[in-house]
Amino acid sequence: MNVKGILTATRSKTPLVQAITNYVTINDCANVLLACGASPAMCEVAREAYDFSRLSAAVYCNIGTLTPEQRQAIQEALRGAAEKEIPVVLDPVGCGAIPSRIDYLEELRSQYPIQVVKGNLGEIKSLAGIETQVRGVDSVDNGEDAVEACVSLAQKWQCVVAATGIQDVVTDGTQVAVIQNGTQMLTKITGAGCMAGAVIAGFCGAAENPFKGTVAGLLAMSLAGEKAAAGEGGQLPGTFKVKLIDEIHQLTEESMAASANIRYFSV
Ligand SMILES: Nc1ncnc2c1ncn2[C@@H]1O[C@H](COP(=O)(O)OP(=O)(O)O)[C@@H](O)[C@H]1O
Ligand SMILES: Cc1ncsc1CCOP(=O)(O)O
Ligand SMILES: [Mg+2]
Repeated sequence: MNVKGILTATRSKTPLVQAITNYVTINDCANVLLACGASPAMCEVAREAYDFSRLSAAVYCNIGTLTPEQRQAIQEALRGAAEKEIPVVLDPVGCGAIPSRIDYLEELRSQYPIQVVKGNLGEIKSLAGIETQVRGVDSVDNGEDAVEACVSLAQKWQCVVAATGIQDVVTDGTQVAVIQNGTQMLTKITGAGCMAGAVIAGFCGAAENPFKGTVAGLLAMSLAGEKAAAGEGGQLPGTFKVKLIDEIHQLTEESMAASANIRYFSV
């Protein structure tokens, strides 16, 4: 399998992505969606969310700063997404630290289809009911059994599951991709995971299936991170973040194919 064509498809289709996301990194998510060729709209007012999702090509829900209004908006957006059969990407930020978020997410998925769950490994293991270590919204998991955790959750939730970290694991419960790109600089800024989720939603809005869209989205973030870190000032977090968005904008099919380090296998 390869992910060739997804970046081009995103840039030619310009998928509209409705994002309901945390107020820490909302602007970064909008910019990174533009940089990858999608069209962001941070539509999170409950009474607008249903209508807006029906216009969109994908919906990104991130629960980092989940307000009562956002809860309602997510409900409405997922109702619209289900009717239109568009992909929903869920970022379960902080669910390892706040167990009530797991109950919330379980309830959500029992009501509406979710195509992709993308979190850091601590969040994914927490959702899968596996022992892990987190510090607030960060994972301090040692990385062991990442594939098993993702496969278990993907089979239980019947969706694509992605866990990020030093390497990223993506699975639909049958096929697995392990992406070995990236840079530690991505852990020195807040929002690398949120931005990765947003790019995944953009790519899923244009890709033929959510597995490919998710692999391509995480690869794009990791490769852009590598390039940003290697440039002048790229070891400084402020400069790195600006360069990261620039590098997403400058990605090409060729540069992605040339630098991708992905291992695929079946479970
Ligand atoms: N130690 C690392 N080395 C290389 N890339 C990393 C590392 N940690 C995280 N990443 C990358 O940073 C991005 C965000 O992942 P992560 O830090 O796990 O998420 P979050 O910000 O949600 O905690 C992903 O693209 C991931 O591949
Ligand atoms: C710091 C913080 N607090 C609530 S949401 C958020 C941002 C989390 O971003 P990421 O999951 O990309 O690290
Ligand atoms: Mg995160």
